[in-house]
Amino acid sequence: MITANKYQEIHDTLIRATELAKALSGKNFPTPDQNNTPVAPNKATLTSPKKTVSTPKILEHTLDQATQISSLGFLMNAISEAIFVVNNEGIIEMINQHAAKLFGSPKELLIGQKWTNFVNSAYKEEYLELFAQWRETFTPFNHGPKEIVLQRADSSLVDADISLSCLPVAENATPLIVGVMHNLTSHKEKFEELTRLANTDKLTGLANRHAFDDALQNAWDASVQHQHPLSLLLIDIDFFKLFNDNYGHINGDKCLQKVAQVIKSAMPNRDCLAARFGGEEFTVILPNFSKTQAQRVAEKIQRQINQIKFTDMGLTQEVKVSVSQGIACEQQGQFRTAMALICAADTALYRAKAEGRNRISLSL
Ligand SMILES: Nc1nc2c(ncn2[C@@H]2O[C@H](COP(=O)(O)OP(=O)(O)OP(=O)(O)O)[C@@H](O)[C@H]2O)c(=O)[nH]1
Repeated sequence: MITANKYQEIHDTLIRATELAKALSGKNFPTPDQNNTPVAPNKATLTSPKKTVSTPKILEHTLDQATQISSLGFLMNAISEAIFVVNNEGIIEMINQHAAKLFGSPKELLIGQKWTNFVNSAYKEEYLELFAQWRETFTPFNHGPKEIVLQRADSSLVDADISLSCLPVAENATPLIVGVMHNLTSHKEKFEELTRLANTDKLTGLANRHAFDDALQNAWDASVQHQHPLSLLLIDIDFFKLFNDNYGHINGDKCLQKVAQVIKSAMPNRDCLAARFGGEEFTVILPNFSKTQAQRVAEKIQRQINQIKFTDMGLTQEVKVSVSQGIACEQQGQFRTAMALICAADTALYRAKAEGRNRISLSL
């Protein structure tokens, strides 16, 4: 059943549509009496025969447009998408509740405002240009969907996507553009969380191998481009199989977490990345670090790992762990690829193992 409120809404939409059509055609056009209380259509009005009074052409156009606009207004209010309609100046002519909510202002206050007032400055220029071009040519266009940032009435920012499409209108009538928006806030949050999970090692919370591969390639490219040094550490826990065998796999996991925490807290700056390379092996990317500087970082890691205690896990004071480390540094074009740098650090690591473990070895 259509409620009185719904009739009021339809009535308001019709009045707005008529005013709009009048403004667009520049002709006088009778507006429905705004003081009339809207009433439900009765059977007689629904079935009454059509009047055959002929209508002047210009008024026909205006009537066509009024009908189109009133249908559009009706649709806009019924659809659960954020929709608004603007004229060629980008002035909001019609807007539904969902779009008003996204702009952060009541519908009534938004009518007559420029929609670009609610676009963050980083995106505004593009839309101002789009409308300026359109005013020159009036060639119909479809723009988007495109991700933008809206700046709401209270200045807060909202991630959204927006599509703009020209509405087909009668000849000689002022064209209109309809905008459809979606709030992307929750999608963005989920996407960011998924990206974080995809790049993180679940057990240790360090970057995983996938994130490491990407970061190393980026660091490699930057190093080659700017001719800066790039150092890489490979860190492997000594006799970890024995640790698992003696204290159990769960305690082995906790040991990996403790070692990871030490490596992470030893990172000298935000450009450096600590990652789990796989199993009981870790790696550290040190952009702009010479071999000597990288060695200092490795020594700090070595010392702190030797000091790790496992008494909180119910193990004795005597339980200790150590790591062997291999360092490779790209300084003057001695390595051809990032992979070659990893291989050199790996060779150095095996030398550290072979020479007795709990030590650091530098690539030649
Ligand atoms: N608890 C636990 N153990 C792991 C995990 N990943 C790998 N390991 C264990 O790490 C051990 C690695 O053993 P090895 O490769 O023989 O090396 P190691 O015993 O550390 O000896 P060296 O490296 O030669 O000093 C294996 O027993 C794996 O099961 C993990 O996620 N959790």
